[in-house]
Amino acid sequence: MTLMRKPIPVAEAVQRVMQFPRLKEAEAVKLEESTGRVLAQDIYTTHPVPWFTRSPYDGYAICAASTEQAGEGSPVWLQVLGTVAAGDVWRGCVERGQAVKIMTGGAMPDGADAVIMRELTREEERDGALYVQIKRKVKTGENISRIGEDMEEGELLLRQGTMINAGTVAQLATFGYAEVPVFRKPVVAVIATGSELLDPSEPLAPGKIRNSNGYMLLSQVLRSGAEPLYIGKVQDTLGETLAAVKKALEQADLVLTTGGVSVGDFDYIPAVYQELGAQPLFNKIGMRPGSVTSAAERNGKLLFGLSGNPSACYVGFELFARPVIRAMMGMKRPYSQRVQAELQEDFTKPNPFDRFVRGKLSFSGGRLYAAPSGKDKSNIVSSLAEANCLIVLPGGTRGWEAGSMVDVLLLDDQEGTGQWR
Ligand SMILES: Nc1nc2c(c(=O)[nH]1)N[C@H]1C(S)=C(S)[C@@H](COP(=O)(O)OP(=O)(O)OC[C@H]3O[C@@H](n4cnc5c(N)ncnc54)[C@H](O)[C@@H]3O)O[C@H]1N2
Ligand code: MOO
Ligand SMILES: [Mg+2]
Repeated sequence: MTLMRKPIPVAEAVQRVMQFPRLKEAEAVKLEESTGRVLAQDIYTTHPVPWFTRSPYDGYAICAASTEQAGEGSPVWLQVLGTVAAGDVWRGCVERGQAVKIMTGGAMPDGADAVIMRELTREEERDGALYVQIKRKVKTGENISRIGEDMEEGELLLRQGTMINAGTVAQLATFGYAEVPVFRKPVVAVIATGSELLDPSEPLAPGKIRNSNGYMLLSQVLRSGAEPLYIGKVQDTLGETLAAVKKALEQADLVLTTGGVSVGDFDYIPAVYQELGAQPLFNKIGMRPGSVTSAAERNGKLLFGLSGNPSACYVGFELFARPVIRAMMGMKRPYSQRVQAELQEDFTKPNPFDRFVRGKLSFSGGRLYAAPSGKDKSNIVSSLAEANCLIVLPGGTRGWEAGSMVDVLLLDDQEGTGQWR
C-alpha cells in the first residue's frame, strides 16, 4: 500500500461524496413526532384561514351604520341581543340599533360588519334589557378578521424538502395533517476503531483513553437529523474492523468510522475498503484538521473514514457527512450556511491548506464576530464544547489577522443552503 497520498481540495471532496446520496422512501409520521423530519410532498392549503369571519377582540359585533351619529357628546345606545363565545355561532341577524357581545375568536353574527372593543364601551341594564353605549363612529369592516386574511385556499404552503419546525407544525395542524408525509430517516452507523479505547463507564488504565469520538459522532448524527446506530468500538485488527464495517453496511444507509485511517501499522480502514471492494473516493484532503479524512463507496453506500483525532473527526463529519445525510433526508438545502464575520484572533502563520477552526460566533454593536472556541489542534477535545461554527481560513501564502472578514459555517442552523459555497 502506498504511503504517499495526493490531497484534493475540500470543494472537490464535497462534490465527490455528494454524488451518492439516495433519497429515502416516504413514510407517514404523527404530527407530534414530525419535528426535524423532512416533508416528502408539497403541502397546499385546503381552506382559507380564517375560514369564517371572526372577531379579533372581546367586544360587540355591530352594524357600523348604527354609530354614524356617535361622538363624545352624542353617545348611541345599542340593544345587546346576546353573547357569542369562541366556538359558538349566533343564530340571528344583527340590525341597526343592535349589538351582540362577542369574544375573541367568535364567529361574526350575520348582519354585523364591525366590532368595537369592550374597553371603549359601557353596558347598562334598562327595563330588563341590556344596552351598550358607544361614543365614537365605527367604520365598516373595523376590527374584523376576514376570511382568507391569513392564508387563501389552494396556496402552496410548504415545499417538499422542507424541514419541519414549530411553525410548520402549526401550519400542518391548521390544515388537518394529523399524519405527515416525510422521508424516512437515513440510519447512520458509527464505529470507533482503536485498541486504546475504553467505554465511558470504564476506569482509566495505562496507555488507554476513553472513546469520545464514537459518542460525539452519535450526537452529530442526531443534530444532522438522521438516526444514529452505534455498532461499537473495535480493536485495531483487520478482522475485527472488517467484521464491524460489514455489519454496519448490512444495517445502515451510511457508515462512519473514526480512527485507523492514516498510515500507521494498525490503521486498517484503507485495507478494509480494499477487502470490501469499495471504490475509494479520496484519502487525503487539502485541509486542516482532518487531512486524512477518507471516503469510499460500495454498492451506492458511502463509507466515511473520519480521523481518530477528535477535532479532525468533528470537522470531517460536519464538512462531508452532514450534507450527504441531509441530502438523503430529502433536504433541498443540505449544506451549512455561510456567513461573514470579523475574525477576533490572529492566525498569521500561512498555511498551504484550508483551515477550519472550531469557533464561536457573537454579536456586538451590530457586527458578527468569530473567535476560536479553544486550542486549535486536531487532537484537542476541549475546543469542541463551545463551537457553534467553523471559521474558514483559506490556504495560501498569507496568514489571517484579527479584524479580517472571514467566512464562517454555521453548525446549529437548521435552514441550510443549496450550494456548498
Ligand atoms: N506519519 C504520519 N502520521 C500521521 C499523519 C501523517 O500524515 N503521517 N497524519 C496525522 C494526522 S493529521 C492525523 S489527524 C492522525 C489520524 O490518525 P488516524 O485517523 O489513523 O487515527 P488513529 O491513529 O486511530 O488515532 C489518532 C489519535 O486519535 C485518538 N483517537 C482515536 N480514536 C479515538 C476515539 N474514538 N476517541 C478519542 N480519541 C481517539 C488516538 O488515540 C490517537 O491519539 O494521524 C496523524 N499521524
Ligand atoms: O487530519 Mo489531521 O487532523 O489534519 O491533524
Ligand atoms: Mg493512525
